[in-house]
Amino acid sequence: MTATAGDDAGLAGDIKADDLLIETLGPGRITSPLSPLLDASRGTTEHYVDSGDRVLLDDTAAGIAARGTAVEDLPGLEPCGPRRQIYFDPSKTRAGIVTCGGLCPGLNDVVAGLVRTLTYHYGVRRVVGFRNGYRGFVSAYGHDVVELTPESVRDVPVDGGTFLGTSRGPQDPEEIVDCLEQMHLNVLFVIGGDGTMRGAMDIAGVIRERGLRIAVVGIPKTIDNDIPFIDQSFGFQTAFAEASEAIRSVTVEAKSTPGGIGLVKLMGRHSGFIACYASLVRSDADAVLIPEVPFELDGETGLLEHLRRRVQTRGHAVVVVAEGAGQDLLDPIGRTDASGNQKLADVGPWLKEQIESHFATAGTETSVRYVDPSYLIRSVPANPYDSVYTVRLSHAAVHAAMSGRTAMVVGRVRRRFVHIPMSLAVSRRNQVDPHGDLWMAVLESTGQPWRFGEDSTRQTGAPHA
Ligand SMILES: Nc1ncnc2c1ncn2[C@@H]1O[C@H](COP(=O)(O)OP(=O)(O)O)[C@@H](O)[C@H]1O
Ligand SMILES: O=P(O)(O)OC[C@H]1O[C@](O)(COP(=O)(O)O)[C@@H](O)[C@@H]1O
Ligand SMILES: [Mg+2]
Repeated sequence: MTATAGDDAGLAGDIKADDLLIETLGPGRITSPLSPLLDASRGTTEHYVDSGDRVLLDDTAAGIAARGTAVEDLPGLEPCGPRRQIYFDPSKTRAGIVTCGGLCPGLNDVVAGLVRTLTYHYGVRRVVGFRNGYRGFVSAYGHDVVELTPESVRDVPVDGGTFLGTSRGPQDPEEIVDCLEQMHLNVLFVIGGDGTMRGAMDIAGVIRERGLRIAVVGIPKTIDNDIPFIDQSFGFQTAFAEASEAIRSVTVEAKSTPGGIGLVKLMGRHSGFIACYASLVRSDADAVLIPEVPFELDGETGLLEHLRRRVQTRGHAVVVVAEGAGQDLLDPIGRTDASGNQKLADVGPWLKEQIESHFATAGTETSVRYVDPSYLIRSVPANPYDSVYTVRLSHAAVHAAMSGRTAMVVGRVRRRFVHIPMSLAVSRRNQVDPHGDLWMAVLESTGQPWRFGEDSTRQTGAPHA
């Protein structure tokens, strides 16, 4: 099932108001140290949503009308932000932070933002970082922790990656909670993707079973932008900007070579957002291939003839392929990584070979310039936009945790910062909607058919030159 927000917002008809309820450890019972800053007249504006208000899930008149319910029954997301009354006594609160899964620009900014808010705004005295993902909690890896202070994190955002380290692979949630108990931690911040959030739900489940008072709050991370509901994941903008550089360079190469074809493979296992966005930056691409839209190589409407026509009329062509595209055409690898993610067959070199052999058979000169920027796009520091975004997400996460909310993630939905239950955040994957505006924008930019190999009735108006 695809997502209901982001670029290709569909209607969230299957989601009910109860699905959006946020779990709490208990009512706010302590006056927040931030309360002097919270003006009594603070109410919902275009920049802020009052804690008593809700951000509606449905964002079209038709969506709201289809519910057929009173306004108070419409599904709404709880807004982020500081609460006057909080659950944890800051002077007795100890917090932990962990980063898991693949790298993403902005991880260090999130950690630094969490540490600063906890320390400066709430006066929390102990914040620790767990090293190398969920491994940092387990005895086999020696309970690998590092003390975090505003001073120790001051310069980390200038670097890419995560200074805490990260890992893939399962760790026992019982052992993780044992560690939280032994260290007397009250709050755990988990920064990671869908897998990490599933792990965090397991941790929150053990905490619930044991009747402990430990909040688990997630900050979703993924360069693939595959987390549902939120507008865009942090680091995505930085990553696709970096990816667009690879497209620019193969375009220059292709233009400078007789029969030049530039081919770029970009990350994106199941979601082609990076490929789509990076291709739209300069509109250099003649074809964009994403996991969500199958394609055929052969025939008049196939990819290879499209490229040959472009080379013949324009002198060169550029193809951008997401790593998860065309998997149905390749021999499956049949293996998974340590976290259980399916390993993909390498579409890049395969496509290069297919193009070369098709052009050779057709007697058309070509020279394919293939680039796989791979880790280059996700290991860079966050750009200024993503830095600001990550810092604001980290602030929202601290407010949520200090108020006793748990098993939830923070995110931005149509510019509003909101709380989303973890269970909902992992219930589906954000994907490019082949019938949505983003894919339409790609088609308009490249002039490619709706789907290579599809009969012409499904194609956009323009003949594909
Ligand atoms: N279904 C799951 N249940 C519990 N833990 C999981 C699950 N999937 C992944 N994890 C754990 O979460 C961490 C990160 O997951 P991974 O899939 O590698 O990255 P991401 O969080 O970016 O998707 C790993 O330690 C992994 O073992
Ligand atoms: O880091 P690895 O194991 O090489 O995996 C690469 C994968 O990580 C990603 O960059 C992000 O994946 P996650 O967000 O799920 O960690 C994918 O785009 C890519 O397929
Ligand atoms: Mg993942």
